[in-house]
Formats: sequence, structure tokens, C-alpha cells
Amino acid sequence: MTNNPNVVISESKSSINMAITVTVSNSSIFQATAQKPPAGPSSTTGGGYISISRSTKLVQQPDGRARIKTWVDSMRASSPSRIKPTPSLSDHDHDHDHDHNSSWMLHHPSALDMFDQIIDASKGKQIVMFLDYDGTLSPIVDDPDRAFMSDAMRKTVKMVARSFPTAIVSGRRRDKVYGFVRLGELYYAGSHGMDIKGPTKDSNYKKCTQSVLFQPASEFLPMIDQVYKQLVEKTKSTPGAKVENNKFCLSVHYRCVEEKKWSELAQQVKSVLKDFPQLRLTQGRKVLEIRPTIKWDKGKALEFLLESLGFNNCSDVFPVYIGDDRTDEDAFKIIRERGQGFGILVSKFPKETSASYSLREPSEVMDFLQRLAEWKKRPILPLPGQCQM
Ligand SMILES: O=P(O)(O)OC[C@H]1O[C@H](O[C@H]2O[C@H](CO)[C@@H](O)[C@H](O)[C@H]2O)[C@H](O)[C@@H](O)[C@@H]1O
Repeated sequence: MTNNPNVVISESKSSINMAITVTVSNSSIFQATAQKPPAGPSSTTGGGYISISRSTKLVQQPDGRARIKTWVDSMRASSPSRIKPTPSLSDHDHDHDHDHNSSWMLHHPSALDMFDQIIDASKGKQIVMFLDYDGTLSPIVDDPDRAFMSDAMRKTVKMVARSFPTAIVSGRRRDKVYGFVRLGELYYAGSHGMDIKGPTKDSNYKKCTQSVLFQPASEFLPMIDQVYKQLVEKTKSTPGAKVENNKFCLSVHYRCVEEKKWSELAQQVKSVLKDFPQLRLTQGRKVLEIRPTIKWDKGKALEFLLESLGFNNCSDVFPVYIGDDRTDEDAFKIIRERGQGFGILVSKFPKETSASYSLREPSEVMDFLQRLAEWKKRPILPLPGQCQM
């Protein structure tokens, strides 16, 4: 962490579609920038995010209300976050949307439809499974404390973990996501990968004595607690707002906040964060996510776990990462850069993504995982003319 106020320490690896920079200084200022998405749907990346930098560079600023409006526009744009087709003035909007969806599906086909091709590509390689939690293993619900996973999904993940090393990679605090999943044989990377722990038992139900534990942001714990308390206090006047303490990061939920109150909430969050330039803000599904400005994300967690499993400089590893949100894009990008395995985006709508394939919702994730586990279990039949041992 640097103390030099002139150094910009907001260094999210996610590529930017739309960014709002909150420059934290005595006169905290907002700067909105819009960048064109990279060309070609198959190489596109995560959508808008808000970053907090420590830059002291002065920028021509709009007045306070305009600044908050920009932030609220960003909240709106990401809810749901999807690529908006170019507005059409003709009567053919429906066809246009349909064409747009079809073109996106061409570049990000269903992982269920492409199952055989995925399996072929993995032949002779060790599959390692990475699973996001909210919106991937459990459906999105209004109350974050009630995002339960179905028993059928738990059984499926358990089956998968019997066949392949499997990790849950979540924005939630690790103990909370473990409370939902309750499978000791998995790796868990909580707080957007900033809290990593290995299995507590192996898939034969034996207790593991040795287990990885990695917490790259532990020095931020007191600050996160302090900001949590301030945010709870500050936002309590906004009906529906909920602050969630994810241990090394925080979430401010606005799913249940009336849209006309979003600017009030943005103002409240901004007023707290202006005193904490070491924290940055990103945006998920109707949630503002606050975390330390360290160079660590779900992509780094994926690399760390592959290394812990002994697959670092290994050509025969095949990571498969399934996730639905912006923070998962960091992992999709790493997979693309490594040229190993695939990212699968869970979304009903076209979205900018570095994932190769798509699934529409958690029930399709379950189907995919079931097929994977069944494929692994099935006996390898001898080829015609081959003797059976
Ligand atoms: O990385 P994830 O496991 O996907 O965590 C991202 C955020 O997920 C949770 O919020 C989301 O799911 C909630 C329950 O369905 C929903 O109410 C909320 O609107 C979604 O944003 C979690 O509560 C957050 O802390 C995570 O940051």
C-alpha cells in the first residue's frame, strides 16, 4: 500500500466500459469517463465499475448534484448490466433485439449445447472447477441473508468435488458462504478471493490436517470494520439499504431501495468513503462493493489456487470457472490469457464478457455440473476390436 497521495492506486485489472473515478481529496470530486467497449463480442470484458483513486490531479468538475447523478446513472446502467443494442427508430426493435441476442449467443454459446466440445478440449487434462456463489449456485433474491442453495445443487456440487478439485469463489465472507454451501471437501475463496482456505476434509470424508490459508488484505481488517460501522449509521435513513460485512470487503445493497432514493444512498456512501482513499468501489448486481486497493481479485485467487494444487507451470490443467457477475470477469480474463480451460457466464441477457460460454441461470449450472460429474463417472468402454482386461 502506498502513502503517496500522488500515486493512483486504483488498479483494477478489469477492463473498463464505463468508469466513474472518485478522486478522494479534501474536496472530493467525481469524474465520469465513458470508453468504448473493445471490439468483437468474444473478446469483450466486464462492464461498468466505479473506482476510487488517490489522484490529486484536478479535473474540471460538474456541480455536486451532477456528480451524484453520474453515479446513479452507473448504478442504473448496471441493473441489470447488459449490453444495450443500438437504439433503433424503426418498427423492428424486436427483430433487432433478437438479432443482437443471436449474435451474442454465437460468440458465447450455451455450455450445455457445447458440452461434448468442452469435454473433448479437456481430454488428457485435469479439470479444476471454480464456482461463484450468488447468481451461479443460488438464485438472486432480495434478502442477501436468505440466498440459500438447494439440496439438489449441494448434492451436485458434492458429486463434482468427488471428481475434480473444486473451489467456491465468492464476494461473500468465507464463513458465510461456507454456511450456505456446507461442503468441507471444497476450497473456499471468500471476500472476492481475499480469504482463501483449503478443504477441511477430503472427498473420502477423512479430516484434512493441512490446509492452505491465504489472506492478502488482513491489514485492512480494522479499516473495513470502521467503514462498516460508519456505513450502517449513515445509510440507516435510506429505507431498504443494507450494508453487509464481508470481512475484507463490504457490500452496500440497493436492490430494495426505491430508485428515487439511489442518489441519496450514493451521497451517503460517498461521504463515508472520501476519508478512506485506500478503498475502492466496484459495482455488482444492485450492490456497491467496497474493497482494499490491493492488486488482488478473483483472477488472482484462481491463479493462487492452481498454484497451490501444483498446476502452476502445467500445460495439462483445464480450469473451468462459472460466474455471473462483474468480479468474475477478472477470473475469465486470466483463463483467456492462460489459454487453458474456459469461462462460463451465467446470464439471461447478452453482456460484455471474457467468458467463452454461457448458461442462463443456476438451474442450467446444475444441469451442466451433473453432466460433468456423470461423464467423469462413466466407465471407459473399450474401442471395437480392443481386448477387455
Ligand atoms: O461473488 P458472489 O458470490 O456472486 O457475491 C457477489 C455479491 O453477492 C451477494 O449479493 C447478490 O446476491 C444477493 C442474494 O441473491 C442479492 O440480494 C444482491 O442484490 C446481489 O448483489 C452478496 O450479498 C454480496 O455481498 C456479494 O458482494
